[in-house]
Amino acid sequence: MAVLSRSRMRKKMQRKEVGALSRDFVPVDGFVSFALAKLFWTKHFKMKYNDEKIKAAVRSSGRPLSYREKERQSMRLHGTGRINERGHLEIGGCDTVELARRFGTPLYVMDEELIRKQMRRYVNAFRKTGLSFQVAYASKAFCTMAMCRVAEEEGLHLDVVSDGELYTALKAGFPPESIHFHGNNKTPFELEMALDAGIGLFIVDNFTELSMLDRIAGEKGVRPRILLRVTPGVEVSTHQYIQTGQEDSRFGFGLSSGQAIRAVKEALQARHLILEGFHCHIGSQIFGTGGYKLAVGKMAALAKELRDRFGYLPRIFNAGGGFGIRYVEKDQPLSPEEYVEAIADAVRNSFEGLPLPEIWVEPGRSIVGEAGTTLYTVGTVKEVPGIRKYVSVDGGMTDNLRPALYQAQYEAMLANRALETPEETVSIAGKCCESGDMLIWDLKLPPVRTGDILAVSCTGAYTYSMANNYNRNRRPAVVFVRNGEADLVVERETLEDLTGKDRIPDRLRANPVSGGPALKVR
Ligand SMILES: Cc1ncc(COP(=O)(O)O)c(C=O)c1O
Ligand SMILES: N[C@@H](CCCC[NH3+])C(=O)O
Repeated sequence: MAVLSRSRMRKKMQRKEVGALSRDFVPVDGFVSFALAKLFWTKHFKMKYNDEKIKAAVRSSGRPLSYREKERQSMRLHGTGRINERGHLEIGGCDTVELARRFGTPLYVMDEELIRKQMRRYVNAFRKTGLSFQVAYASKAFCTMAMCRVAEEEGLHLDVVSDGELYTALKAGFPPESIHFHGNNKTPFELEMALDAGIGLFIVDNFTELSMLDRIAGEKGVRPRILLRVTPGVEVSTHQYIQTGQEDSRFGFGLSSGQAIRAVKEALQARHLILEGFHCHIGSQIFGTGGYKLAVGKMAALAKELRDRFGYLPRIFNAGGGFGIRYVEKDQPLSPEEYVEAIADAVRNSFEGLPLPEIWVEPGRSIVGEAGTTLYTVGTVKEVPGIRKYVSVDGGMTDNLRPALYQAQYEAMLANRALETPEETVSIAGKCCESGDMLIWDLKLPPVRTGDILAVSCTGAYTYSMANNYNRNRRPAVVFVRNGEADLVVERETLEDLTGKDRIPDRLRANPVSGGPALKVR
């Protein structure tokens, strides 16, 4: 529950920061609002989120830190992150300055222990509910073969959304029967590939796909299991680009328009499909449980209507993902346990009178987000006198598109001088020819010098997976760190990789064709 004064709440709603139904906001007046907010801050926020992370900061064996310093560092240290005796950031027992030297920068460093811990938290939280469940990792957040191996080892299912993700999973040896295929525009090629592989389940998004899948499955003589993706008409408070549950959404069958009911009818009539139930995903980076509860309620109402009209009972209800994480101090997500408990309670209450369906979830960000740290080398440091100091790093929107796309905010520290006092405010710029390629505005750091290693925290989700080659920059390497060992799981692209798929038509060939200077390719 959050507390807002009436005037702030009104302003937020006008700015559309607060979807009316998305979070448990309680409007109160003046002084009461201040007092309650303070109480809430101290009891809930500080205790819940800082304690564990402050402990990590305290574990640092450098000089003793003040409470403020510990708190500040707690925002940048996650999982096994600590500051070692050399005053360097260490993750998974590996000195990040050494990692930068060994693998080059930019470099994505993934804390494998934290990834596994997050996966287990979801599974254990569901076990406690006593309900039947399934946790799938939404691989769009971060998809590599090593990551698929970790998900399988932890007993999770995998959600894929393209032939590329499916191929990665299959090549990594992920069991096809534990793969769920998502997407609003699956191509015939993708459907065939998935059917040939024998994947476990399709989440069907629209009527075109429903009939196409039925037809292709018939041609192949198979009968895949499906869920129907339903758009519940729930608008959550998150960036507009990552809301998906509102009525005007390009994902799923609309509930209020009657499309969802029609889709169930068609799916039940389809000769080559097995309808297992419904799915809904209301958005991403969601901090409250109000939206989930509302969506569950609507799904249960749909289930009751279908029972009454067609005698149909869903066996599975997939509540999607979207559970938020704490990128910066102002973010106040709940824990995986709290999200799971809220969804399980809502299902128990709303499905009363119906057989309880299996509950599935598919978190992505909350499994890998905090486990990732991106290391950069500081290049130019430029002062616009009296206005701002720009610190440029050797990556940017090519390895992390989120600030440019969603105005996403991040915390960062100097990995090589982690215990020095931040005393100047700088802005971190990427290296692309775009004014919008700014990773962080107004960040407090110790005086920054060329050659410093900047560590941006919480970059495990939607960074590597959204990386691109703009300005013909190379995509960075990814390492998994654990127990003092660093394993390269994705190599850095080479210059040769950048031109590897280029072809020069004969009429454009340079003269002489095989001449020219010797080029460095690394
Ligand atoms: C259908 C679906 N499921 C799961 C996810 C994972 O979301 P998140 O990474 O926010 O948990 C997404 C992405 O938002 C999605 O579109
Ligand atoms: N790419 C988004 C999340 C996409 C969610 C996919 N449905 C992000 O970085 O926040």
